[in-house]
Amino acid sequence: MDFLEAIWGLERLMEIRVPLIRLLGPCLLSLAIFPIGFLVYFYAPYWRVRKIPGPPTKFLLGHLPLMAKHGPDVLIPLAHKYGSMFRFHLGRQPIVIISDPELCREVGIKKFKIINNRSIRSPTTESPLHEEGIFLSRDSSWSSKRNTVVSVYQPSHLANLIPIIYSHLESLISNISSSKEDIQFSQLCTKWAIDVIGDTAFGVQFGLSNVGVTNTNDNNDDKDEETFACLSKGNSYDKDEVSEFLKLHALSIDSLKMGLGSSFSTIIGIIAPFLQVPCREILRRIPGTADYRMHDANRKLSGKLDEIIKKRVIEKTLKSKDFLAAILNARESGKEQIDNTSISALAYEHLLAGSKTTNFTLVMVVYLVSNHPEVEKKLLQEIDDALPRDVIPTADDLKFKFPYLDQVVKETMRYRTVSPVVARETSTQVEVGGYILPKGTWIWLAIGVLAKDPKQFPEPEEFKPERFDPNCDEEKQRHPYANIPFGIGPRTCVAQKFAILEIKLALIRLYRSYIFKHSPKMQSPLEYKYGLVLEFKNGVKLRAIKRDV
Ligand code: HEM
Repeated sequence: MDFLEAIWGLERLMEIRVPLIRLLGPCLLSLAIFPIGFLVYFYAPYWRVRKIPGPPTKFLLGHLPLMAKHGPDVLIPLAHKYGSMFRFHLGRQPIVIISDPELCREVGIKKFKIINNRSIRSPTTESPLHEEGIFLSRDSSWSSKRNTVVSVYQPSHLANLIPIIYSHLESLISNISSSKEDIQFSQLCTKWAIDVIGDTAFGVQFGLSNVGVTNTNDNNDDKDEETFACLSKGNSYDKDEVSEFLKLHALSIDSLKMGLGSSFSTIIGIIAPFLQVPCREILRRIPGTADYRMHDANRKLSGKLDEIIKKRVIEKTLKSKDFLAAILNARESGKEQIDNTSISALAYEHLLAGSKTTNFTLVMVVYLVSNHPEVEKKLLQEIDDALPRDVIPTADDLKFKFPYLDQVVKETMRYRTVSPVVARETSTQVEVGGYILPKGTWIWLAIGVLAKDPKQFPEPEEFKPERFDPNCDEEKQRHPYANIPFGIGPRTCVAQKFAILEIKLALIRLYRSYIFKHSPKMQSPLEYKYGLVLEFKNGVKLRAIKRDV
């Protein structure tokens, strides 16, 4: 009996085990196939550009930790070691870094037809507010949008904006004059730059500069939230609305950042791009996640911009000189066919692309000049001699009467390039610098590395505006594309004339009344952080000294 039972038990066991063993095989096989499949998927982009030299990478992350630790400055030593064309990895994505002016010309101009798009894939895919702007648009959509807005940046239109910009400068000056102590100069200039964009892009008075000055009793960070929080302390124009709008803007900027500090779906997307969209689709429904906050902010921001546009159309305030009026007029006259979503995106792009860049450059000029007395002396002389102090410079004055100011601004933009890389993507297979780059290769023109090349700029760590004097040998011998802070070719910054006009006007107005010294409370040396562009980590604190003229 025992024996029979044992046989019977064994049979039962085999009945269960045989299907189990049959199942186990495929399971083990798929367990082995999955990592192999993932590795093939992960390394496929690398394999296509493997011949290009580059530093060793960290598994999954590539060079992200290096970028997170040193920012884009890390590209300078890497270019020294690996040459003017090398490979850099953001997670799975290899990027070909180029830091030679002739190769930049090849990519940005000569081969533009096949390297015409920007490579930055917005982590906010499906956010038309970002995708429909010029910056991220591609192919024919890009060219039609660029053609639409380019007229707005013509000198005749820009000349109309001078009185608007100058009026905001008066608010900046009165803020400085009401300050009793050293000032958070970078924070004041942020408010000014946003006010200018509010007025010139949307025809909206944000009124940030009317809020009052922040003294530097503490070591406050120069954060957007603080700038925007000041709004609730009182300004005349719909303060809650403006405050809400700008807070949403700060969140929206966060959604564009691509690094280890980004949202979870963005980080996943860096390692396995195909998982990014499904991951974001899930996370944006879960309150408390970064994806939820960003999606919500972009949705609300789009709603607010739509409201502004509808209001402008109803009020018929299209005689104004701002960007929105110009675009709406072009549409009304039938010259342009452009929908409200694109108009919102194009107007919003001013805030996105135009406030931090201009602000950083302006603050950097003042910071550097205040530490170089011989430059300051020459600059003040030019500003005092060019025009009577109460005369607002015209566009022609700005173009012709301030040559040394031009050199100071150029040298500042070289010394600290606010946007140190310019991104491109190949639309088809192409040869660059002796390497075959397949379709879809990401290329970054490292304009911040170019700007520190001692062959083009002897003693690159010295601040010497005279190197841009058109009559000096250094300027004459330099490669024409060695200093390209606004990018290169047909995709160069669409608003560079506007930005230069703003910066020069601001410097003239500031130096007519003040000179500046570094505050003893300011962090020294300055530290920077890199999000979409370069920013000051802890702000710039200065002492404003009224000029006795
Ligand atoms: C100092 C200030 C500024 C700097 C240094 C700067 C720099 C740049 C750079 C390097 C690019 C990429 C160019 C390329 O890919 O070749 C760019 C593109 C762009 N910038 Fe600026 N920018 C500044 C101010 C502004 C302002 C004030 C606006 C708008 C009001 C603006 C709007 C844009 C737009 C729309 C693009 C995309 C152009 C395209 O793809 O066709 N920028 N900028």
